[in-house]
Amino acid sequence: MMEYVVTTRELTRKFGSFTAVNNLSISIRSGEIFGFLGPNGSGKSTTIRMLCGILEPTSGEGSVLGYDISREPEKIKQKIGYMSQKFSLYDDLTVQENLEFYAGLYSIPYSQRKKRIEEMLRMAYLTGRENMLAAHLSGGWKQRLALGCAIISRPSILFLDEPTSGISPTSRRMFFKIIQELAAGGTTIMVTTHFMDEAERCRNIAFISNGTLIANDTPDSLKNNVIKGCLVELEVTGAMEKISHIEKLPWVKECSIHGPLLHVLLESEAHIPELERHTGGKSKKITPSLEDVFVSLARQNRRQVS
Ligand SMILES: Nc1ncnc2c1ncn2[C@@H]1O[C@H](COP(=O)(O)OP(=O)(O)OP(=O)(O)O)[C@@H](O)[C@H]1O
Repeated sequence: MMEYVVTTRELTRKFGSFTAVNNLSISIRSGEIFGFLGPNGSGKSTTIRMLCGILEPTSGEGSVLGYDISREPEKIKQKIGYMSQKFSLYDDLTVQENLEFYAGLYSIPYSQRKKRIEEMLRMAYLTGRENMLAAHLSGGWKQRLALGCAIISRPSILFLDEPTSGISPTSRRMFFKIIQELAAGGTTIMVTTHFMDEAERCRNIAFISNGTLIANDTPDSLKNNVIKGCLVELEVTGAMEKISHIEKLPWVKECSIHGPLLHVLLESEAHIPELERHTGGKSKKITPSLEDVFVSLARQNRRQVS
């Protein structure tokens, strides 16, 4: 088995003088769920489009399933599954007809189509809905049908660009469960998401900001190694208004709001009593969540850029 199914080296894409993806080097192992995270406009879709052979890189290299993304994009397109934010289903076709259309598009032999479509219906929890028009499906169902269409050719690698944006939490969980089942069956998955619960379920995560890779590790390593200092949860009245005051304290590195509480990054645990004295709040030391990690990474990057 090939160890890495995706590798990029200093992959770069410019639009005019604007650099959307900047010297990106990543590797994705066979069978892993690789989470690709970053703020809006940070270059995730542009990267995925280059990996799928849809967009030519300006410079740098990349390979997918052993094919070169610049020289062999057509081979890549035949071998992968890709579902973008704007997936195309035919609203005036039924669930079954949409799947038949994609089975034809991928030239799946007639003898296999019936079985393959049934498999996709089962995977997407759409059995029994075959005759519904796609237009009448709810958001979550549409997304699952789009996934079925994207993987009807059973690709060994699947690129998902924000597949769960705009659907209900229940549908999101259901969709991600399907992703996990596909990965357990050996499919490699690169997925962009803004949801931390989904990021937690990835084997590896790359975080980009302004087109530049700023972290790439397992969720656990990111939680344990990125944040330097002592993170505390602070319960205080008027939390929002107190942020700017707290940020100015010399031993505070960062402060952000999390629901009704503040997360304050202190230089060390020794400053906890001082924090409580200054704010009149109650605090307790916590282990950073992935959200803390990404808030911190995005801030560090903003500081470096400005
Ligand atoms: N065809 C294009 N021409 C010019 N600029 C582009 C083009 N495609 C993308 N960009 C710019 O490149 C940057 C990165 O866009 P991209 O869509 O890759 O970001 P993203 O991380 O996927 O964002 P989001 O999370 O909002 O989908 C953005 O500033 C975008 O405006």
